[in-house]
Amino acid sequence: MNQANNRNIAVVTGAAGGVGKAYSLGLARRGYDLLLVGRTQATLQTLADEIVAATGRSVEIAALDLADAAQLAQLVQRLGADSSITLLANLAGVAQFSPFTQISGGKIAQTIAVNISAFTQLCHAVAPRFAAAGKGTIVNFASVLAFRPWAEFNVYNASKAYVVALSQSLQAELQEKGVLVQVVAPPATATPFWLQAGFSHENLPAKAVMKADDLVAAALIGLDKGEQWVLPSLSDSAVWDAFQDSRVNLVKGMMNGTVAERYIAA
Ligand SMILES: NC(=O)C1=CN([C@@H]2O[C@H](COP(=O)(O)OP(=O)(O)OC[C@H]3O[C@@H](n4cnc5c(N)ncnc54)[C@H](OP(=O)(O)O)[C@@H]3O)[C@@H](O)[C@H]2O)C=CC1
Ligand SMILES: CC(=O)[C@H](N)C(=O)O
Repeated sequence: MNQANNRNIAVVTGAAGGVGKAYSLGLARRGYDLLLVGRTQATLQTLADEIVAATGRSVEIAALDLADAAQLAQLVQRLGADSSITLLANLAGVAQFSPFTQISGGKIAQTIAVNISAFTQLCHAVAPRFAAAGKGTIVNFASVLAFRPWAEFNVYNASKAYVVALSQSLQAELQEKGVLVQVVAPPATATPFWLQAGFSHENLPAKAVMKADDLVAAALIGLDKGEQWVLPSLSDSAVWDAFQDSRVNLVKGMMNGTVAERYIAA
């Protein structure tokens, strides 16, 4: 497929997850054809069939493990070569709720492989093509935990802080080239995420937990608006503006080439 076909394909990783299903359907309703990525062929196929029945869009599936370098490379190759792909949504994510002293090395590696390495390579696969075309959208699901870590989510917190930091860099580089890099930062949301992380969201106050459909509806409105930052549960957007301003002021205060007085030997 190429642009001459006038198709717009959205690639969604984590498509069969608690957020990904409704998010993928929402993209199809917005006119995208889809490439759904996940590990389980049957689950992806069922979702694809449902979306085709509901929207009539064309839906492909790619059953692969993003933590497997060879399987990831196949997807990277497709993303770099297929000019019909105009949107990448990075929803795949894993976590382990565990003290850092007890988390297994395997779980650390898996979290870094999916949430950081695969995420980075997928962004890197589309960014040059989108920049050259002067259009394209990258949607990156971070988390509220990127801004204020929750101790037992240690490695996951850090991985989502990475998502925010890389996305901010890409926004700075790609905005003027016509590419939207959007960060969605959900609060705790009721999905199977918690089960795989080993902590039940039912242990949280019910009012702190968002419904997946509400999150997806908000995220898609943020996409329609072309926002760089989508904070679905934050009512007062001035809080976000103040947070961003404080980061700028912090760095302004630090970039002066001098030693602060409290660090000068008496
Ligand atoms: N739920 C929450 O409380 C919050 C979630 N988020 C973030 O939102 C995004 C979506 O979360 P949510 O839908 O709730 O999570 P889910 O656990 O429901 O879905 C995550 C998806 O990631 C996919 N995935 C995990 N590992 C791999 C892998 N190695 N290769 C391919 N796919 C993989 C899974 O695919 P498979 O179908 O193969 O298992 C699954 O569909 C994530 O990035 C998450 O970190 C952010 C804040 C809060
Ligand atoms: C906000 C949460 O607590 C959630 N676990 C997440 O960030 O994925």
